[in-house]
Amino acid sequence: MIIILARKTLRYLLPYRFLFLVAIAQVILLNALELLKPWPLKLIIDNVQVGGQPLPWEFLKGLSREQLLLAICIGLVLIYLLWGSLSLLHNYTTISIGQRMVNDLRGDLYSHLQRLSLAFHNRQQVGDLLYRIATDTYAIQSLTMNTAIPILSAVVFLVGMFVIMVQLDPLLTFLALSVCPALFITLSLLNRPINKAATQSHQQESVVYSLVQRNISAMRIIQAFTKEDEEHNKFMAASRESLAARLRLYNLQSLYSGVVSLVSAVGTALVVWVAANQVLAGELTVGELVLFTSYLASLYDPINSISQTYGMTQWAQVGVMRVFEILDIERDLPEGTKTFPRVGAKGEIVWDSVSFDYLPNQPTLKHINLRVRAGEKVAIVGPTGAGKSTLVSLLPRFYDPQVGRVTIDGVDVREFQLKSLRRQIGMVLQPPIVFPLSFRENIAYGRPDAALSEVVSAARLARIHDLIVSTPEGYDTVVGERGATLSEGERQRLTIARAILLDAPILILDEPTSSVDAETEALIMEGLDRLTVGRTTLIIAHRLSTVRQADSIVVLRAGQIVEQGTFAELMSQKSAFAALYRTQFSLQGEK
Ligand SMILES: Nc1ncnc2c1ncn2[C@@H]1O[C@H](COP(=O)(O)OP(=O)(O)OP(=O)(O)O)[C@@H](O)[C@H]1O
Repeated sequence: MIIILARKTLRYLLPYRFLFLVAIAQVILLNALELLKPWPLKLIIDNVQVGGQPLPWEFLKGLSREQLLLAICIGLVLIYLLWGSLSLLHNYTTISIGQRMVNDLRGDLYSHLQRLSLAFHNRQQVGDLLYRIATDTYAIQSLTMNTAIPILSAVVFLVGMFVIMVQLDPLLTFLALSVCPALFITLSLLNRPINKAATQSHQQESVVYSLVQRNISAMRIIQAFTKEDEEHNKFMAASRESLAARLRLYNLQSLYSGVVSLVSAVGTALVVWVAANQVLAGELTVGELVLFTSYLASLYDPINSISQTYGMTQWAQVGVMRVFEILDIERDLPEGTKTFPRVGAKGEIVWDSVSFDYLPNQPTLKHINLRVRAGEKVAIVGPTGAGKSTLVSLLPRFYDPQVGRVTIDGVDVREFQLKSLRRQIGMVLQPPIVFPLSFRENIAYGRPDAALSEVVSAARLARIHDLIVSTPEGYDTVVGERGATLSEGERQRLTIARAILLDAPILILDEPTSSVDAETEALIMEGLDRLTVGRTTLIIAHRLSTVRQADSIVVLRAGQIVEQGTFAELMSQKSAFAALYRTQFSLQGEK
């Protein structure tokens, strides 16, 4: 598991391998300077003070005591100066590698999410996905730059120090290192609970995200039902859970650091005691004792930092796992290779023995056989939940049927490239989705290269042009800003303009059922009528006039086609449609 995760993470590091090598070189240099830091003090104590040993280096031999002291102090400043500048550079290098990795991972995740089917998105909580993109992706930076590099640095430092210490006094070195087994036992004991706490912390945080996302998008309902206090309580409960999970993680990390500090203190006391005795016995110089104790303080630092980064590693590991979990989901809509000719599809559509279910053993569509000729206008009617939206969703492959096939011009839609397939289908769906972009960008969403004149003529046909030019910046006004807040009917007309501009040979229309006023509805219907001329059109029909005008009417009930025919044919018999007509459409008819 860890190995697979490491391999996947390394794939994101690969493009920055040269920069990473530079970072490693910086780590080695930084630690060499770190190891040099206590030496000036040792030299002053052992060699500069009265009665001290002469320095072993030739070029320093001619210097007076004062000059030597000055030289050592300059050396000290230089070591710190170099160390400081290199540290800055090193931070910059690691942060820039980490951020680029986050950027790449985010890009991949976002692009992958956009290609996963609606079946996947229906199952997912939006807030959870947001959390994975916005927060979990940072884990790859934590995992590589904020944990791997410090651990590498600690290891380099420990090895360097070991080499120097062992030459000065092997016994003391082994005493100092004797704490390591105790530390590793602590590490392995706390491994599992820290990992569990890290996972829970991520999960609870994403629950909070999901709750916020759901409630903000349902604010109108919450306010209408005055549920603010109740929703606030739910939010606080989720937030408290998240806080508790985070605190559990911090507690475990603190416990771990505490144990490390205790073990370190015992080790230090042991070493100082033995070393002081050696100085008294004349076996060790005072300068060496100083060097040893300052190394000793630094020896526990890297071990401490390994332990502290350990908690973070667990947290980051879970984050990265959550990102790869999504990236590993196979695209459930494998693409075909065929494309439509440049002039577009002819538009003959067939549902050939199609059955479909959203959930296993709960069929939504059963044995659908339906043929729609090119250029035909078909109204799909039926009680709510009959499967009307599902039936048309199979055409642009929002879902694929489990049984049977849907064809356009005789070819299974699964054989086409998705882009080419969806370019053939204009859709005006409910509710109308409008982006916070300019009017022009909204209308040209499917054809961003369209000329302004084309956008304007689509807007005129959809009867939205007058409204657009009355806004402060006309077609450049951003929808939702400065007086460009749109009503439901206006949004609908904007989406009709979008479909007109796309100029696709097949149309899927979900008629508005929301209570737009009669005048707006007439305008919308006029826009739709213009749109449907000469195109194969599937209309989920709610209006009597649409049903009447359709070339053919398909009556769907409980996922099955129960009747099909023209309005006159269906009305002439004692049909299900006649019953539906009486309940659903009669009121409109009487108007
Ligand atoms: N994403 C989904 N996951 C599970 N079940 C779903 C999903 N979407 C729809 N359904 C179920 O499938 C059935 C058919 O739904 P569909 O939206 O196709 O009906 P409809 O005829 O268009 O209804 P309406 O007229 O109310 O829009 C319903 O029982 C619905 O609950």
